[in-house]
Amino acid sequence: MTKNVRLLSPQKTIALIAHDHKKDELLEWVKKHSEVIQQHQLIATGTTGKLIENELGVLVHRVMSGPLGGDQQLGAMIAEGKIDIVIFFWDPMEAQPHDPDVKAFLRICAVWNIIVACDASTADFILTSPFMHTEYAVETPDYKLYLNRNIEKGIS
Ligand SMILES: O=C(CO)COP(=O)(O)O
Repeated sequence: MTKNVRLLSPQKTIALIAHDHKKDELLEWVKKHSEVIQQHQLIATGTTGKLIENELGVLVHRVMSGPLGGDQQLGAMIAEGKIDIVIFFWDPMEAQPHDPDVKAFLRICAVWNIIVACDASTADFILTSPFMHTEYAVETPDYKLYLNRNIEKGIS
């Protein structure tokens, strides 16, 4: 498959999300990286965003809470190329009422080669990367062939 390139600017848009039993862990991580994090645009699901705003005293653009559609809103933004990095501490030990939304969100991240961390160590590696402060070219699949695929008509 041929590739396209999406150029990330030095200032990234970072989506921050955590399930309830992972929120403390995300807040700890955010505190640890507060200096770097504040140099970027932050967006979050509702409750996570409110907690981060209280913790850091910075503005976080907030969408709806996850179970009310927040994951889907962020997924739509990914499809539109509006999010560069996702830090999503999802809970592998508890079923969520909106599990289909979580799965759909992680899928759309893979569709667009989004930089994703689901745990603090991976998130540490991302935040300390020199690419956090420079342009970075993300290769994404070129879906032209898929979009122009031949759809047979007249199936009766
Ligand atoms: O449920 C979530 C992600 O799937 C997170 O939503 P909240 O940040 O509103 O708790």
